[in-house]
Amino acid sequence: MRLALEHISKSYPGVKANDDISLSVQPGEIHAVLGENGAGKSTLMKIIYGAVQPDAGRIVWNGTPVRMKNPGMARELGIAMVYQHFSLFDTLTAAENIWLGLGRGISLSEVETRIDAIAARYGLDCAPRRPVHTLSVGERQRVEIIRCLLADPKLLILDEPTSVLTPQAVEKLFVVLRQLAADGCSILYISHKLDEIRNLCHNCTVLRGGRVSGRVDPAQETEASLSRLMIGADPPALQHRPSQLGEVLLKVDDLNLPGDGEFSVAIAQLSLQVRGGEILGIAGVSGNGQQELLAALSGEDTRARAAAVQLAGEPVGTLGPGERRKRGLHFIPEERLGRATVPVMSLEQNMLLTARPAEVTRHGLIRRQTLREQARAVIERFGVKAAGPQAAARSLSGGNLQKYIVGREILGKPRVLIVSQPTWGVDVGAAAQIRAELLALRDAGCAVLVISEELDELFEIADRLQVIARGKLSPSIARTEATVEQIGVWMSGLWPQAAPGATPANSEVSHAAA
Ligand SMILES: Nc1ncnc2c1ncn2[C@@H]1O[C@H](COP(=O)(O)OP(=O)(O)OP(=O)(O)O)[C@@H](O)[C@H]1O
Repeated sequence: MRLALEHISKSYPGVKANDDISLSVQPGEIHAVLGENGAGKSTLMKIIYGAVQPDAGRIVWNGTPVRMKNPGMARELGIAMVYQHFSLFDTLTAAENIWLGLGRGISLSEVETRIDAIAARYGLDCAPRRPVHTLSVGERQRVEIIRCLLADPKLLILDEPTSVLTPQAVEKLFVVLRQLAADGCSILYISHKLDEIRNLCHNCTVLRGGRVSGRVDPAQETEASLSRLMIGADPPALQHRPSQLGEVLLKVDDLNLPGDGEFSVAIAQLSLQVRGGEILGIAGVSGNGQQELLAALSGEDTRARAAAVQLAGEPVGTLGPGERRKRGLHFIPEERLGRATVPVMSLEQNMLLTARPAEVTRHGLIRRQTLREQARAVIERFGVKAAGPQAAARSLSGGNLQKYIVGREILGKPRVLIVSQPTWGVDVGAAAQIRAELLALRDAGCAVLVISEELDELFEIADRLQVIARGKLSPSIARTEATVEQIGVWMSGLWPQAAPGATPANSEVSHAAA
């Protein structure tokens, strides 16, 4: 037995995060840990990795009981972990980040060479010489995975590794993981994607409310049966109603932005529009200009011409985020901690970040009671598991924090909502709820722009789709006319010049790099 957990328990104020959990993993076994948001998965993984100490229970590693004092000790034993929230320094390059963890006896150029070798061996794209702040979430995750693989682990813990990967990248990752397992490495795999667990994992432990609620062979289960074990119900089905198209609320008109720094993507001749009452989905592999487009839309990048970004016909391209928010634009970035929330601040204080000043202040003073009520409303409506409005953002599980952020912006009654990766890390039940809320916003006349790497998600909620590749945008196509295969081809930058609906095979093809 590679790893055995025996009767592990861990409490936080007001919540028993792990309650008498036992599980074991053999060499070469890929073992899924499944459970709804807040079920206790991350806590359990942190206990194995020595980042959190259990209140009770013991860990047996290769037959010997150990007290995992800290992550350093876990790493020495051959345990590697990719966290849900990455632990990279923004200003350093990918290689420098990895170098930091490797100790003194190796030079940076040797590290870069080893990264290139691992990346090539496993087919993982990685640019070791780029500063981390220029990398998308998906690219950062690859850096984390490569960092683990360099240590030649005996147990690899992956906390939702595919939540930001494209279907093709997921397939590649699975090849890597199967190869690692065949070499004898054990893998603990946390994911909310039931199809992945069924495809990849040999065994599955299901957690519910901190306790083990089932141990199953995932290949023998259906997505519905796994969902029932996890949340006690089938995932709710989405209703896509015909909507009333309103006026154009968000318009991007010939947006051109030269790359801001060596590694950012230049945006070229990008135009789009979103009407009230519709959801436009933007698909694309991360790192193709999504971040740059988002910055130009949110007001963090104000280099554009004023008329290049228009809200309800008004030019706003040179206005900052606060001015745009006043005009009804709400924005949900992909980084949950640090950008969408301040980790050490409470949920009620975090309401302030995106509130309209007039609604939460009186005579220049902050109305704490209002903030508290707003935070409570988000918690209730979106089923956020938290100790209350005063809980610090960082005390929430990843999925619950995501529910809070999305809920905060939706309850802010946006005219235009721009959201990146709306259901990152949330369980099937909560993902369905967030998607339903986005559809309800659209039905109420809001213009919604969703940028996501998850094609399934875009196909579920978008009315129209466009693809971003190398800073350029494909033509728009109605969701009902698009296929996953076709969008996949467009994602590599190949789309028809002519009318949308034509396939690259039978029309003139443009290459986004041209
Ligand atoms: N440092 C902490 N302080 C207080 N409460 C915490 C802390 N860490 C976790 N919790 C609580 O413990 C419970 C389990 O959280 P955990 O992160 O393990 O859940 P999870 O199953 O990984 O969820 P998700 O799928 O959303 O990532 C949650 O209720 C969470 O709020």
